[in-house]
Amino acid sequence: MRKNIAILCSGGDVSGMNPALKHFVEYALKNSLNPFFVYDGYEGLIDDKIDKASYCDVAGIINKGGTKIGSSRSRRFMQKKYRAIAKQNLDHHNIEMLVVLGGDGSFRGMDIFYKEHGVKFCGIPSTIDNDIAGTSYCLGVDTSLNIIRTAIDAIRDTASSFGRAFVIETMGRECGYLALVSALTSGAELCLIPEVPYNLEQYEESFKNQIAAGRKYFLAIVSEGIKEDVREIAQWFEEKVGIEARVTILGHMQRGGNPTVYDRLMAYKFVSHAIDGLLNEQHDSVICYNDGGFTHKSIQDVAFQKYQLDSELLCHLQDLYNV
Ligand SMILES: Nc1ncnc2c1ncn2[C@@H]1O[C@H](COP(=O)(O)OP(=O)(O)OP(=O)(O)O)[C@@H](O)[C@H]1O
Ligand SMILES: O=P(O)(O)OC[C@H]1O[C@](O)(CO)[C@@H](O)[C@@H]1O
Repeated sequence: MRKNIAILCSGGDVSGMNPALKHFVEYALKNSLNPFFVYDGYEGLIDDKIDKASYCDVAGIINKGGTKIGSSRSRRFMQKKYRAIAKQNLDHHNIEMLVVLGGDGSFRGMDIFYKEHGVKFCGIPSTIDNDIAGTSYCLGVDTSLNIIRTAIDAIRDTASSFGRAFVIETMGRECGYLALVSALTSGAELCLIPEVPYNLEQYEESFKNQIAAGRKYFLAIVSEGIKEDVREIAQWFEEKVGIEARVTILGHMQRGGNPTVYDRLMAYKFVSHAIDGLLNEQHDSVICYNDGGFTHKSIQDVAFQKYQLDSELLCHLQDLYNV
């Protein structure tokens, strides 16, 4: 008898989830499995929003951001009694394997669910924050970085025309990855991230000298996880550096948009490895990507460790100020 397998999205949505859904349906059918969708993440597991999926459901979605089946953060799934209801719903559909697109919080939730009820699952790291230990890349990061790049390029146009400093805030929670990579690839003059302590005073003289030497504008990329408010950084530019300043908080635009080629391809590969793993005795794992290869890692190694920013990237941050 064909086995049933389901997929769901949990936590912040990312561009790349729809390509993953498309490949999930195709690859499941190719492996003689019946594909199911769980709508609205763990909320949908509890409310039995579970349906069979077919080729028709995934036609024309590969180029769409977000997720066709919805995502959520679920307070109820944190409670044992609701996880028991989720298990009953899966049993009702005869589903014994789950692919979960989400962040480390989602994987911790699934780990508990596996230990309580034995539902096999494979996590696919999916968060624009790129803050999951054990993998150098999370689905959706590339699209997000490209959206940020487009925004910063546009802000540069007005910054240079008007002779202003712009303080641009990126998402990322406690992780500075989005801000750091964006600063390096957009030619920003300042980058502030939670991982690296800073003292604005140390840039004052250099920035003033640069203005005296003809610099007309500054771009500062700041991660949302730093302690200071972005408006205070703008105020510092005005009061201490002596240049008019504006703030742009990029917000949720960083989570949407047409998935890049890289995210589409990675969605494809992640899903294939996830399903292969589930069919080959990987029952409680996350599929991770490092140095060009994929490996299944334990939840302990992924969701209970702190993500460390790549040391080479951090060296480049130092280079930003040593020119
Ligand atoms: N310890 C836990 N026990 C049970 N469920 C959990 C636990 N931690 C997280 N979850 C479930 O996982 C959901 C998603 O977690 P969270 O909001 O931390 O997002 P995430 O998966 O880390 O993604 P993102 O990086 O986008 O925030 C939670 O809303 C909750 O339903
Ligand atoms: O969409 P919400 O629930 O406001 O969450 C925003 C958070 O989610 C993320 O977009 C993804 O984890 C973070 O970068 C951001 O801090």
